Amino acid sequence: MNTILVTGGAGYIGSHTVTKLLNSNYNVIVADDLSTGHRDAVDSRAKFYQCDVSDEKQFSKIFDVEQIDAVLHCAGKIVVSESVKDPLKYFEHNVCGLNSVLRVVADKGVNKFMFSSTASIYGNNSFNIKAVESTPIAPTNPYAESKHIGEQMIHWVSERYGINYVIFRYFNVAGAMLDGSNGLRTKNPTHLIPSINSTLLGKREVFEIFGDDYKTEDGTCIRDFIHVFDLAKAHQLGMDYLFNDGTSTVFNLGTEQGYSVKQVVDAAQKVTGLTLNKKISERRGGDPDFVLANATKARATLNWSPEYTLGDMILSDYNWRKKL
Ligand SMILES: NC(=O)c1ccc[n+]([C@@H]2O[C@H](COP(=O)([O-])OP(=O)(O)OC[C@H]3O[C@@H](n4cnc5c(N)ncnc54)[C@H](O)[C@@H]3O)[C@@H](O)[C@H]2O)c1
Ligand SMILES: O=c1ccn([C@@H]2O[C@H](COP(=O)(O)OP(=O)(O)O[C@H]3O[C@H](CO)[C@@H](O)[C@H](O)[C@H]3O)[C@@H](O)[C@H]2O)c(=O)[nH]1
Repeated sequence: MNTILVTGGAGYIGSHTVTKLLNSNYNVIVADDLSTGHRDAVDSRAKFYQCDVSDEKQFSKIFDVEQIDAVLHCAGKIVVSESVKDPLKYFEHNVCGLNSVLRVVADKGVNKFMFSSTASIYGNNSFNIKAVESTPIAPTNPYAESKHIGEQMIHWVSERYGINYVIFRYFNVAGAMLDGSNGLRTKNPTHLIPSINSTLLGKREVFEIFGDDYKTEDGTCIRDFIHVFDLAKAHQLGMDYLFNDGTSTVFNLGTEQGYSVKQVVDAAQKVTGLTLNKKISERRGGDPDFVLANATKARATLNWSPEYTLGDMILSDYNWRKKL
C-alpha cells in the first residue's frame, strides 16, 4: 500500500481528502501545525504529527521514521482579504513553507508531489470566460501571488530532482460531508456560503454583500463553487494518475457553473426556506469580478466529474453549521 503524507491534513480540504484517500486504499500520514486546522477533523485511521512545515528540521524528521511515497501539500494560509492586510504572513507560510517542504521532498528522494493551488491566480484575466489552464496568470492579491510563486517553484524543483507533480487549481470550495461527519470547522468563517449560513442560523446579525458595483449582470462577484467531496475525489484520482506514472501537469477543479453572490443568497433562502438579513457593504480588497472554470482537462485526463450542486453545498454546510 502506498503512503501519502498530507500537509494541512487537519484543515477543511485536507481532512476530507485524507478520508477519501484512506477509503481508496492509500495509507495516510498527516502533518499539520493546527494553526487553523483541528485535530479531531483528522480521520482516526491516519497517523498525525503536529508540525510546522516551515521548520525544515522538524518536518524532515517525519521522513526519517516513515516510508513516504508521495506528498500532498495542502498546508497554507487562505484568506484573500487577510493577505491584502498582511502580505508577508502569506509569503512566509505559502512560499517559505513550500520551500521547506520541497527541500525535504528533494532531499528524501520522494518523486510524487501534489499541490493545492487556486483559481485566484487567473485574477481578472478570466473575466467573462471559463479559464483554461493556459489562461495567463494575473494575481490580484498577495494570496494568489503566493500560490503563483509556489507553482513556479514546484516546476523548477521538479525539473532538477525528477519529481512528477500534479497542481490542482481549486475554484471556490464549499459544502460538508452528507453524513454530517465533517465540514468546515471554523466558527467564524469568512467564505461566502458558510457566512450566509451562519447568519441564517442567527450566529451573525447581518450578512454583508461586499460590493454590488462589479462588472457583472447584478453587480456582485461571480464564482464557481465546488463541493469539497468532489474535490477530495479529484485528489484520489490525481494520486492514482501519479502512481500510474502520469507526467507533471496542472488541472483546474471547478464545476464550470458561475453564480453571483446575490444568486447564492437567493439559492440559500430557497433551500433553507429562511429569509436572510443582509446589507450591501463596501467592496472587499483583492476580489476579482468573475472566476469560472473550464475543467475539461481534469474530466478527460482523470475521468473526474463533479456530482454535487450549489444547493447540495449550501444545505450540507447549513446542516453541519447547525451542529457546530
Ligand atoms: N477553501 C478554498 O476555497 C480554497 C480554494 C483554493 C485553494 N485552496 C487551498 O487549499 C489548501 C487548504 O485550504 P483549506 O480551505 O482546507 O484551509 P484550512 O485553513 O482549513 O487548512 C489549511 C491547513 O494547513 C495548516 N497549516 C497552515 N500553515 C501550516 C504550516 N506552516 N505547517 C503545518 N500546517 C499548516 C492549518 O492548520 C490547516 O489545518 C490551502 O493551501 C488553500 O490555499 C483553498
Ligand atoms: O461575507 C461575505 C463573504 C464573501 N463575499 C463575497 O463572496 C465572494 C466569494 O468570497 P469567498 O467565499 O471569501 O471566496 P474567494 O475570495 O473567492 O476565495 C476563495 O476561493 C478562491 C478560489 O477561487 C481560493 O483560492 C481562496 O482560498 C478562497 O478563500 C467574493 O466576491 C466576496 O466578496 C461576500 O459578499 N460576503
